[in-house]
Amino acid sequence: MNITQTDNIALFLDFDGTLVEFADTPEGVIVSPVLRDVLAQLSLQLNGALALVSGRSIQSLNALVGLPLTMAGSHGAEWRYGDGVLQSAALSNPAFAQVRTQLLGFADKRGLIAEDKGHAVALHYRTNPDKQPTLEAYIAGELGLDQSQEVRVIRGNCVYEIQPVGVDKGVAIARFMSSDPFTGRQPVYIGDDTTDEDGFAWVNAQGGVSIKVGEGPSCAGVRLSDTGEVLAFLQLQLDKLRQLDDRTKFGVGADR
Ligand SMILES: O=P(O)(O)OC[C@H]1O[C@H](O[C@H]2O[C@H](CO)[C@@H](O)[C@H](O)[C@H]2O)[C@H](O)[C@@H](O)[C@@H]1O
Repeated sequence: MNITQTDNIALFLDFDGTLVEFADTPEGVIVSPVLRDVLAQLSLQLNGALALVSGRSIQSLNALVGLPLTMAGSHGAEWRYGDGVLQSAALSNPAFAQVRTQLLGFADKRGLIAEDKGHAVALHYRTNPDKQPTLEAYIAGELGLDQSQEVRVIRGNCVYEIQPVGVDKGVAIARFMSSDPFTGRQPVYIGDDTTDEDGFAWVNAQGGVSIKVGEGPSCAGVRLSDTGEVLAFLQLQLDKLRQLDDRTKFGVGADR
């Protein structure tokens, strides 16, 4: 792994399937106290250069994580720094507004779990996989959204997500990297899903480290097998940062 200097990384972390195991419903995931503690400590050790980059809304992430972390939500359409104010991309898009209403109506009729995130709508089929072909037929066939210039379709893990064009996780990471405390650091991004590929591509182009969790095609340079390995990786980085900190404090030559 090509981390050049542990105390000079900017750490970007996807959430579902990377930090937490999948659950039947969006609210059902478990954030363990150990994970929460590692995230809080890593953010401190990196002087705040840690951000969650998720398809979830910031509101949902915040409720689950309960830490004043920097985060991007809805695949980069909204973001906040630490416990600062929520900001969002100006995505005035009448086509999305219309599609959003159609999708929510469709989900309601078919008994599908729908998440209305403002800047994106997610239709879930984890608990009823037999509905996936119907969803595909509606989104790709009837609504023809793959051809749309105004909205994009993301086929994620047991979920279809539709959002206005113009944002993705690469854009979200680039935005963070353009200001303190991220600027000048080496970006490291860990993710597991199709939408994380935009983040990997951006990080690769900047000489950063891209880490894919699980199997499947990816442009990431490194693999971790599951959320357990991700936690172990994060704990290792935290241990290294603490050692470097001690060496600095006690004047011993640092081995980075
Ligand atoms: O970018 P991420 O942080 O990975 O978020 C992607 C989507 O994650 C959530 O859905 C996924 O996790 C659910 C809980 O485990 C699961 O039930 C669902 O099947 C998965 O697709 C979240 O609900 C979405 O809003 C995120 O976009």
